[in-house]
Amino acid sequence: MTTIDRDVIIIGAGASGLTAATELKKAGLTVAVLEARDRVGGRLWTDDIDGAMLEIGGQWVSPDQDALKETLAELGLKTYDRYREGENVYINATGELSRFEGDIFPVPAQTEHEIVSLIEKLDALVAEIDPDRPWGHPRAKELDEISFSRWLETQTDDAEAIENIGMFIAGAMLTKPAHAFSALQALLMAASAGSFSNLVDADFILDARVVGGLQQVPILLAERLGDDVHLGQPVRTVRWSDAGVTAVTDELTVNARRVIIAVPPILISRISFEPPLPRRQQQLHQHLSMGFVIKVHAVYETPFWREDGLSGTAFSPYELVHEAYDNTNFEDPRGTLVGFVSDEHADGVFTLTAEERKTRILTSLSHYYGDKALSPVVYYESDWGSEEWTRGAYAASFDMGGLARYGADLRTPVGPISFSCSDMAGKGYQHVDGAIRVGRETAAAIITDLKA
Ligand SMILES: Cc1cc2nc3c(=O)[nH]c(=O)nc-3n(C[C@H](O)[C@H](O)[C@H](O)COP(=O)(O)OP(=O)(O)OC[C@H]3O[C@@H](n4cnc5c(N)ncnc54)[C@H](O)[C@@H]3O)c2cc1C
Repeated sequence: MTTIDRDVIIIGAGASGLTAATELKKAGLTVAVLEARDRVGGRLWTDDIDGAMLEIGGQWVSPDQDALKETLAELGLKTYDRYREGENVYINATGELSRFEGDIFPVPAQTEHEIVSLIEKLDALVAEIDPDRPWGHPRAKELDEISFSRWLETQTDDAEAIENIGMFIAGAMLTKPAHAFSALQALLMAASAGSFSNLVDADFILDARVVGGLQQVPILLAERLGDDVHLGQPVRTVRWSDAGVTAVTDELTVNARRVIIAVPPILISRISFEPPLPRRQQQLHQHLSMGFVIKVHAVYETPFWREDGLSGTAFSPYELVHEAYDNTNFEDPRGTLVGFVSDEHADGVFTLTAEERKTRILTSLSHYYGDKALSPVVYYESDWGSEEWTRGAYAASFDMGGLARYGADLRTPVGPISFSCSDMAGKGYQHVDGAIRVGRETAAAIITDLKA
């Protein structure tokens, strides 16, 4: 067992932990980043699968994500636009396919009216929500006691409008069924992206990708931190008092003045705290859970859908793959589609054999793009639910009533212990932008304290 002394320990080498470590080091403090995996990046992971470069975790950058864009610029990383020329496709409840342009799906006029009206209502409510303090809204408790699906049912009885609006937050963002989280949690999700309209606008929320993959952010941050990043070091125990803190892995003991726990909140309880965290933290961490989504990549010899005048963007709340996009890599002659199978649908297909699952998923893609979609040259399904150090995707959200009850204390430091993660962000919540923002804020508060 090696023992080292530092000013600040950072547990977790995801975007949030590495950002915090970078800021602390810039301020002249010494750091040790302890990462459980044998790689950095956490939920950012670019890998070569059968000769195709695939982004298995987070990848898209949207125009409002200033913190992420600043980091990309500092690291000299370039972005490129998601391919979006041509028509999008939508499949309705009876399996009928229509092509469309713009944001609103081709639905009957009355349903379109209901969808537009729901978007307006949600935009108005979201405008009242401070993403850093959703619990501060005068109706926070009431909005946290009603599920998002029930709230939608109180606004309209148009089932197709409910399914479509629900999908944008449920399947597409929180990756939980719309009955499993509150209206307040849905409003936070939208407020974190600026408005509900932004979430509905795929051209906004899924605007650009990074040449070479978004995992380069943590890789380059870690390269600059050099020997301060220790891989393969799951932190088992944190001993703390007002005098300081010690983090213990199987090989290392690190003594420091402060520690930042930069792991998804559902993994905090994997660490033994001596003494235990206060009652409030022990309780609140039990009210968060990860969503669950399978990110599917299918690579083809050519982006054949483009020849057919399709953008690759496809939606249907009635399909196994509820949304799919052209995900072709920068200057790659091959074409890649990315699709998502969310929450209960993901549970369902994981009861099948791998071959059956692949057939079901490719069949769903073929409903959007035709039979050519059935024969990719490379096929890959992410399985973040099986990853010990993540346990779901994309991120964590509160159960019913949890946000109003506990949200304000999610990031409250405990003695020398601070918390940092995208899942605790206001603006940029559940996104890399939020991970960076919280990492910066957490580091700034510690720098102020330690330099005082
Ligand atoms: C499939 C998928 C698609 C996504 N798409 C997008 C997208 O397009 N755009 C976007 O902005 N975001 C996206 N996200 C979300 C984004 O990837 C995350 O919000 C962000 O990367 C989280 O960063 P983080 O540092 O907060 O947490 P993480 O990346 O989870 O980092 C936490 C780190 O802590 C480590 N750790 C955990 N426990 C311990 C322990 N006890 N000891 C030591 N280390 C530990 C983990 O191994 C991990 O490396 C996506 C996520 C997934 C999974």
